[in-house]
Amino acid sequence: MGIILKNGKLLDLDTGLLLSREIEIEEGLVRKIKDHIEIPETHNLQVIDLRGGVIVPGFIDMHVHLRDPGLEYKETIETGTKAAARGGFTTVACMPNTKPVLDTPEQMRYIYETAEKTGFARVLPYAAITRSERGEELTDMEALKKAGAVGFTDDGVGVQSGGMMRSAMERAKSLELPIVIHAEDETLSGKGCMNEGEVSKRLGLPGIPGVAESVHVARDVLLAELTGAHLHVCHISDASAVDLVRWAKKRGIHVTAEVTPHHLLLTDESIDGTDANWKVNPPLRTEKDRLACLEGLLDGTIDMVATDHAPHSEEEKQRAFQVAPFGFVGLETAFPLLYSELVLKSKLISLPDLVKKMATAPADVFGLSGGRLRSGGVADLTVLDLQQERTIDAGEFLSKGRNTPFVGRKVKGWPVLTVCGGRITYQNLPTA
Ligand SMILES: NC(=O)N[C@@H](CC(=O)O)C(=O)O
Ligand SMILES: [Zn+2]
Ligand SMILES: [Zn+2]
Repeated sequence: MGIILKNGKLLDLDTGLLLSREIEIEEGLVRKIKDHIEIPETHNLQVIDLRGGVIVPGFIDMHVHLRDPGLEYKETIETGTKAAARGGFTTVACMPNTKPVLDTPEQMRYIYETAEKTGFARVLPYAAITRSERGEELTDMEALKKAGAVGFTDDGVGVQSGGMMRSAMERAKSLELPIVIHAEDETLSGKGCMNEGEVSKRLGLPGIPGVAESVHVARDVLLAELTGAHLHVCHISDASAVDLVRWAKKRGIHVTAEVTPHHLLLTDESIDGTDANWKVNPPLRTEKDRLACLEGLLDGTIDMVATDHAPHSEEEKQRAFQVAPFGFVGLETAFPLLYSELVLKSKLISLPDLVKKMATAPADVFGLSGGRLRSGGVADLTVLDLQQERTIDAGEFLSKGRNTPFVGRKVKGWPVLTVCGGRITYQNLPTA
């Protein structure tokens, strides 16, 4: 059955104008975008009244942990993609640090098949760079590409050996897939549990210095220059790392980067060392780092926003700060948080630019469908209620994870309808 969306405002990403447009969706594609679509007397169409909701391309998150297989108590492909749909996302790229690590074509097929059966979003799996993410032996990258890998990453840990990274980039280059890095030199991060600095000293907690991240970014942009590979930097959080990416781009090195909502909005100043819902890797850093990330996002050094949605169980997050696992959930709060804080409050970014950072840029950087709305294109879209203001309540999450430091924040701009490939994957339109 086709869908017709009425009474919506289509956001023009070039001009920022909100256009009164009706959209017809059929067989997974946008068929028509017109001022008015005539509905025949006898029809087999679902007509949805958007009540002034703002229509944007479905968001694309290139960094989520779906925890499936092996860690289903934290999340499954079903619950993680339901959370994605609730957050307005139509595509998510999932990380291979599952149990076991995704390092074979069979496991790749498991993700695609399970997502096909139970998913509420398009799921693009990353494959590991090294077997079991142990940093010792490369995976069969060619076979993994054939099985549908969207890129290679050992996210969760850094690839410690520069020689190993060089070999990985050489192969990735020949396969024309990106190397996606979790930049962390373990000899520098050690047993740290938060950013190293004044706050960690005051709290007496072991720190992770920013340089643990930036030395890997420095090494890997140079290796990308040497090999010609596409390097994508995950969850950038350190000011020097942002400078290095800016330098590398200027030099013509093929490097792209993402930043999370939490690194754009929070700092270590808010950590009291008791609540592990504030523990994440890379850690929340200083105001200087946060401002550098914002500046990088605004000047194009940082290409896109990604949530690094990293669900953990409540029991795990109730452990002491030093021993609890790192990670925040992010899918269900990313847009309202960034819209409220950066578009409405600080007015640093416009609504169309935020949508580009969350949809168009990831599609362009990774060569994906979606990211913009046009007739004939895939029907991946999100409708936002920019007036709706609600307090973030982890109890409402569709994710199994409740671990976010943003609970209790009052934010505006909630997704009310998500359509993925012509199928309604989330709907919470206000009733008449
Ligand atoms: N970001 C995190 O704090 N945790 C991630 C791992 C990662 O993204 O590095 C996880 O898998 O839990
Ligand atoms: Zn990581
Ligand atoms: Zn991650």
